[in-house]
Amino acid sequence: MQDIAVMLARYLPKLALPQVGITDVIEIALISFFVYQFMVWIKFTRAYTLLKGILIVLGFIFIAYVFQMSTILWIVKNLSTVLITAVIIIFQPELRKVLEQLGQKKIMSAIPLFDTSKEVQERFTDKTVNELVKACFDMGEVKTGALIVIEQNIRLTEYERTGINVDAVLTSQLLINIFEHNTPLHDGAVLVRGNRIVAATCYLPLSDNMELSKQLGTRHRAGVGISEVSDSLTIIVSEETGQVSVAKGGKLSRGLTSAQLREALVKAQNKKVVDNGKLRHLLKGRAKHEQ
Ligand SMILES: Nc1ncnc2c1ncn2[C@@H]1O[C@H](COP(=O)(O)OP(=O)(O)OP(=O)(O)O)[C@@H](O)[C@H]1O
Repeated sequence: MQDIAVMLARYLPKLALPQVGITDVIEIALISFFVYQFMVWIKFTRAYTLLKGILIVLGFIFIAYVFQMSTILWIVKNLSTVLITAVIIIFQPELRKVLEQLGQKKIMSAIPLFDTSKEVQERFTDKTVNELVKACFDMGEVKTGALIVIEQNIRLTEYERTGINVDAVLTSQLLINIFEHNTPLHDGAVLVRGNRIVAATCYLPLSDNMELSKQLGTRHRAGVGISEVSDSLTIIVSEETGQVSVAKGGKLSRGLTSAQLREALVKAQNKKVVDNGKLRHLLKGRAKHEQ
């Protein structure tokens, strides 16, 4: 018993935890946040399968290390730079997507420099909302497929370029006409900016979200795809079922009623502008004062 007490007295001070400061806590929280986000993100992408492959290779390297297989270790050592570059190239689309999503997160808008919320005005009128709702449900009734991307803060110029310029005031008749079967503009997506249809036949990036129902085809995948890489709101009318769905922030809401679609559009319309750019307001006030 006494021996144990002596041993504890000798070793306990050595086991004492190092001093943990506030910076260490913040550091741990940040690392946990990024690791968690990384794991959630990777689980729903194609990268998950690739990651499993990489883990198997790492397992083999570990075994080679344990048994000191010098030739394998030499090859790994000499190829490591090439392997890292290869991984970056393989994951390039996913890395790009994750950085774009990070840029859209509210964390960035918490920093006054990146806060653009104050400058946003009503994006489109009530008339445009009515025309969109009418067109989508009219098309749904007769099972005409449609894909309509409504631009918000992030400019979709690179996707606009893939289509044919329209630049016309948005009306339900025009939308129905564009998506009419066997017409030159019916394929691909229509891009809406404000109250205007800017382009038709646009090609959108396809989502590689494995969670999406296998019944859904490329129209829905393209709708979700553009909502993953931008803050746009996309309306999808199914040619098969006539159902109206909405994709936003990588999530698909299926089988919407006209009231639900209107609600989503009113949200995107951004009528009530909340001025949270307090710092900018303060600075402006001071500048006026100083004049
Ligand atoms: N990458 C893309 N960008 C824009 N539009 C696309 C893209 N891929 C497919 N489409 C559109 O989707 C149509 C094909 O839809 P498909 O039948 O595969 O989709 P779906 O999701 O099953 O929808 P539906 O329920 O309407 O059949 C194409 O004719 C084209 O208009």
